[in-house]
Amino acid sequence: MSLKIAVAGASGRMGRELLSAVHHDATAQLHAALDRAGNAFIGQDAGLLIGAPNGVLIQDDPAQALQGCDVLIDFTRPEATLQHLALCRELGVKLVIGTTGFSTEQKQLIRQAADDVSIMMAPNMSVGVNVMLKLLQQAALALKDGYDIEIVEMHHRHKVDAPSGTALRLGEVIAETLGRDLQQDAIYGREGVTGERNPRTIGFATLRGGDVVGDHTVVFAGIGERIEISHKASSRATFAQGALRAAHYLASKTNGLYDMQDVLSGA
Ligand SMILES: NC(=O)C1=CN([C@@H]2O[C@H](COP(=O)(O)OP(=O)(O)OC[C@H]3O[C@@H](n4cnc5c(N)ncnc54)[C@H](OP(=O)(O)O)[C@@H]3O)[C@@H](O)[C@H]2O)C=CC1
Ligand SMILES: O=C(O)C1=N[C@H](C(=O)O)C[C@H](O)C1
Repeated sequence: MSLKIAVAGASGRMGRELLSAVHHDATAQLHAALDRAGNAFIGQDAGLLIGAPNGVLIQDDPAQALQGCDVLIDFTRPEATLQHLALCRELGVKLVIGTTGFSTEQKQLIRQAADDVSIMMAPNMSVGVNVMLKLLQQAALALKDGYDIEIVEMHHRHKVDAPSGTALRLGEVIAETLGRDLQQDAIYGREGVTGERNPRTIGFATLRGGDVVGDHTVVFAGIGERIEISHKASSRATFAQGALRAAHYLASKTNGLYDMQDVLSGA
């Protein structure tokens, strides 16, 4: 039986990639396409956005869209995702969250909702970044003394949150591995007379411009050498494929909060 998928933020950059991924998946079907009231595409055939009309109209009523749906895939903004989350919890619809930029309190709400419904949340659904997270654990342990850690990310000019969700996750994984606390040890910008670098810190640098899909580099800088571990996304299709894989993964789960590592390991 094919998985009934709703896509939130259907006309967005990721929304369109998701429509295309679902269209090409013989084991899934587009159940509904959502965007917010006032969006220029409301009432249009969602398939037109990918050149393949399918009769599913883009609508602005999440409660209606989610009736009878198996999984909602949501790449929007935190406030929209949280509205959808409440409805998914009420209606028993599983949820794949790709949205980034949540506050600590908002993440807590997502954790609570996972008591009742299954949720997969990851700031980056590419296979490559999830391999990078594993490599970083190994590198951080080997380079824990004498190497300064800096995380550099670059994204397109339209991105609204900084640092990227991925950069923050890279930092969290390194901090957890080294027994550091990102809340205390992160430095999100430097200007003026900063003093010498504190070796415990994990620095972040954010670049924005053009059409960059998503570049992340972690630098381990020592004396006489440095190691850089990089991932560069050249197409959003990689994120959409990951989200679709996650939607299928959730099909057998009744509740709980999962991440992309769970999906990739099939646990
Ligand atoms: N986890 C991952 O692998 C990835 C995560 N992302 C994240 O996904 C999110 C979306 O990225 P992207 O597609 O580039 O963004 P876009 O701005 O292109 O798309 C966002 C979509 O969500 C809609 N939207 C925005 N605000 C609301 C709201 N309050 N209620 C309902 N709908 C809303 C927008 O509608 P409108 O146009 O009317 O504003 C638009 O359709 C970001 O947080 C980004 O960081 C992106 C790529 C990969
Ligand atoms: O907004 C984007 O485009 C992306 N956002 C995600 C993030 O914040 O990490 C993932 C990806 O890099 C693209």
